[in-house]
Amino acid sequence: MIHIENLQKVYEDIPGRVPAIQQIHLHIDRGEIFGIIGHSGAGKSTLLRCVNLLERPSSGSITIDGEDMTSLNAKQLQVKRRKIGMIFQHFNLLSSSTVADNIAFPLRLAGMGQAEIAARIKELLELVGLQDHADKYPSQLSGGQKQRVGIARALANHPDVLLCDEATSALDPQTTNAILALLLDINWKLGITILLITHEMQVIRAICDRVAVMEKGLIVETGKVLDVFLQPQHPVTKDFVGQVSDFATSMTDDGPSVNSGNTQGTMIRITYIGAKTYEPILFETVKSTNVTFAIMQGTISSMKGVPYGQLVVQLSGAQQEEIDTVIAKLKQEGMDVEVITP
Ligand SMILES: Nc1ncnc2c1ncn2[C@@H]1O[C@H](COP(=O)(O)OP(=O)(O)OP(=O)(O)O)[C@@H](O)[C@H]1O
Repeated sequence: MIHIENLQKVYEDIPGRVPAIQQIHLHIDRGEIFGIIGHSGAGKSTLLRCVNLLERPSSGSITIDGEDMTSLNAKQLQVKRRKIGMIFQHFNLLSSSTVADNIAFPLRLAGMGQAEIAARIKELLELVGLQDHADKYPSQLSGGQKQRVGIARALANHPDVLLCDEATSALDPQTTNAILALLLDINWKLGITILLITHEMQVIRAICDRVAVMEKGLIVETGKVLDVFLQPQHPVTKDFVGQVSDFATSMTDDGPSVNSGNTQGTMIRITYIGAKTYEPILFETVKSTNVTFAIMQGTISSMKGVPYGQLVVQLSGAQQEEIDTVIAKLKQEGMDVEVITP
């Protein structure tokens, strides 16, 4: 749905000026929820705004649904943007217009008739759960309700792509979860492709299929969310993964914060993904050996319906060779095993 090739943006054409984004390549599938995470100044907003040409890139190309964005003239771009909805951190609603009028705005611009507009507003209000608020003004709404209006407005012209610019950063955690659930629901119901930027790993974990991590205008890591969470490679990614509580102690460079009170044996971390999470592979592997195990730390959870888990286990009770054999067998069974302390 979205192809970005060698994208670069330099804000001012001053020699020596560091580009806000550089050498960005991204391919986002139709129907995917793709997240971009990075610290302040990493270039996330610049990248997002280049996608619908709110910011014109200095070089490189952006193709959306087969159409090269940079080659469109002003009129063509206006039409194309109807198929690319956008929501914002601070909602950007018209304060002197009602909820219904805010949603009607893009429909009027698209030349839709009054009766059709009224029917579409009704549909959209139902979709975002604001049926009883059509005649209210933004000042009479909570933050979460304002973002629901923003979402309804962004979806008005049946877009193929929804761009989300820190859409939940101004909301409390409970409201954030409700808005993320709504975005997930919209993605499922409408098959819409969602590209979001955030500085919160919780947002990525809650709804994204894949993630790209940005630092100093570059994408430093990209992959499926589960893979990136379980095996972060870049230090910035490790920092972000550490934000999420049940990974915080086990995933950072410092290793697990487990205190066995017993330094003998070998400490390993086993990562499970999918059906293997529920299989007694560890027990089956050690039962015919002299090796015993103690579970020092464990998590089982699921991300978008895929179960995953991590166990930090101390293997002991046998010669090192036998422990090494157990580790090798676990790997043969397809387990991802990392030796933490030999
Ligand atoms: N309009 C602009 N003119 C000049 N420089 C800009 C402009 N907008 C952004 N920049 C610069 O480009 C770089 C990337 O900024 P950008 O806003 O894209 O990052 P970000 O990751 O979205 O940060 P934040 O999370 O704080 O919004 C920064 O160095 C910023 O100062």
